[in-house]
Amino acid sequence: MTLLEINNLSKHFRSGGRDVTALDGVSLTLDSGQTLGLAGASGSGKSTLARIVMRLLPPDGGSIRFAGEDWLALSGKDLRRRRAKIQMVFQDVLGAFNPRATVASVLDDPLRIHEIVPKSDRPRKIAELLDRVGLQGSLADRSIRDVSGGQRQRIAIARAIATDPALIVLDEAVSALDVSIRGKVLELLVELQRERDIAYLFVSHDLAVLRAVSHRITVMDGGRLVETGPARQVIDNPQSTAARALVSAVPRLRIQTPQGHSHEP
Ligand SMILES: Nc1ncnc2c1ncn2[C@@H]1O[C@H](COP(=O)(O)OP(=O)(O)OP(=O)(O)O)[C@@H](O)[C@H]1O
Repeated sequence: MTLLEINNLSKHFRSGGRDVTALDGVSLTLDSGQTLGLAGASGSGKSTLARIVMRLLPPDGGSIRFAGEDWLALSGKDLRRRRAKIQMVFQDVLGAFNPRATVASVLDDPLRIHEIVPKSDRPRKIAELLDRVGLQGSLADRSIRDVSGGQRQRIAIARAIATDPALIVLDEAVSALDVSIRGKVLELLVELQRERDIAYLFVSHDLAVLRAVSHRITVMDGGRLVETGPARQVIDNPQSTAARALVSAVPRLRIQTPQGHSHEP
């Protein structure tokens, strides 16, 4: 089932007296339970697209349908209620959280705001979420500043799944992690997707990361989508200059065998 349908999205910024085209006629679709990897060099427009999907930024033109509704037309209470269904995980999780927060309060926020479970049930739900992302319940009282980068990213994932979303937008969500920890977090994301039928819009400049999780990959260049296809096809046989440059930036990409957690479309 088509979950997300983006049509002809455009966005310009005025910056230092110049007009920057961040998005130029971007159209894409994403089905429930599938991962679309969004690749592209720095400045190609990936984060702008992610932020517009999250309704953190308005587009200049174009439309977005999410779960059959006109996503850009929603406002007020309707938007607040539907927001639970699209969550985001950033690279800089500390920047997104109040640095004085505890792990428990970070997870409590979405449960409270979206009234997921009654107050008395929230500690149990927090323990369950921590357990699901492979963390000890004893972490709940720790400050979010005092956990490791990998743990913090798992907490961000726990927070994202707390509202039972249909879509999670991941913007360079594993880019800051060491390679071994990154692999484990990608495995967790794939497991959660299979278990809960969550769709991922997975933004990364790193095709090795996208290969491990994506069913399809789309490549951006200068605000346009220049190539879209099954992950393996885009990596093994890139057609556009931008896709070829990304593939050659990861020298062993095409001869490595897929990881255990890799899932083919
Ligand atoms: N708030 C803003 N004001 C002015 N220009 C902006 C703004 N946000 C983005 N841009 C410009 O829009 C273009 C696309 O930026 P965007 O951050 O979406 O790219 P990106 O592919 O996510 O890059 P990166 O991988 O470096 O994050 C760039 O030229 C950027 O400088």
